[in-house]
Amino acid sequence: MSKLRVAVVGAKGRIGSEAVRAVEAADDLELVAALGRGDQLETLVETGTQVVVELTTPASVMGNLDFCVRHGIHAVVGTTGWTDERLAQLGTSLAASPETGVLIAPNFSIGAVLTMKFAETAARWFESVEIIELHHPDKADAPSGTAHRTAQLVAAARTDAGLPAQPDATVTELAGARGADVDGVRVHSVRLRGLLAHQEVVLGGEGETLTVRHDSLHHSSFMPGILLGVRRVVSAPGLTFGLEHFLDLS
Ligand SMILES: NC(=O)C1=CN([C@@H]2O[C@H](COP(=O)(O)OP(=O)(O)OC[C@H]3O[C@@H](n4cnc5c(N)ncnc54)[C@H](O)[C@@H]3O)[C@@H](O)[C@H]2O)C=CC1
Ligand SMILES: O=C(O)C1=N[C@H](C(=O)O)C[C@H](O)C1
Repeated sequence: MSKLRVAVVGAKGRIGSEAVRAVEAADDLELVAALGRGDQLETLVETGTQVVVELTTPASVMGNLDFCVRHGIHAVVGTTGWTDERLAQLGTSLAASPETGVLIAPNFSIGAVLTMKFAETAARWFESVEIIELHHPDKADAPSGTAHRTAQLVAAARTDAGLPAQPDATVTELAGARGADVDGVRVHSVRLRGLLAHQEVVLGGEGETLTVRHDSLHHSSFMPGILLGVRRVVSAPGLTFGLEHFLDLS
């Protein structure tokens, strides 16, 4: 069977360089291009790339995806910074190329995806919930894409369950002390040398708390999810948001 032709865009970055090694090591995949900032996207067409792994920056991702979709190249995207407007824009380009698949995963680590799922499941049973994400200090965005998505899922579960707004008697606040507000869920971002990517979802009810925590200790934690995404996206036309859709979670 012929190997799937894969390119990594953002190949010199922290996760991109790990993805290059992971694709090279996979028997069923062939790394046909590894592009960094300033490299020509036309290389993707010239090398017959079937799937791009996009791991760059929020400023670059839209242009890269526009090129991929216009050329019918599937994409597996880890880059953060997704807003409703950006998703709508991508949806428009995908509508003009209905065979093309794009997977956007806020987090490729299986443990992190499960953290989101567990938090979403628990949310309806607790009066309070806050999210603490902790990352290396070279990370450009806050809150993390994972924390942002987790907060959205938890908030939606609370709404579905008919829960009221969370209790919070804060009257005076030093700006930022209560974190960012994502759909009514507070998200706190820690940036600390020595860390990589970590998240705690702390839920509180009368007389009890539940903490769901995940730790990515090395960029290798994201590789099984990226490879799974590459293999699955070729038969998943349109936009898939979240790796959980490829994990057969109930
Ligand atoms: N979904 C997930 O599981 C994960 C997502 N990420 C996200 O991936 C992104 C990259 O993270 P890091 O590797 O830590 O950042 P990084 O700064 O180490 O790497 C980004 C790389 O992209 C390159 N780049 C920027 N624009 C480019 C362009 N137009 N074409 C080609 N290359 C370009 C930069 O030169 C740099 O080498 C971030 O948004 C981060 O949040 C990171 C880890 C896991
Ligand atoms: O920048 C990172 O490192 C990571 N980014 C993603 C995010 O913003 O959620 C995924 C993971 O947390 C690592």
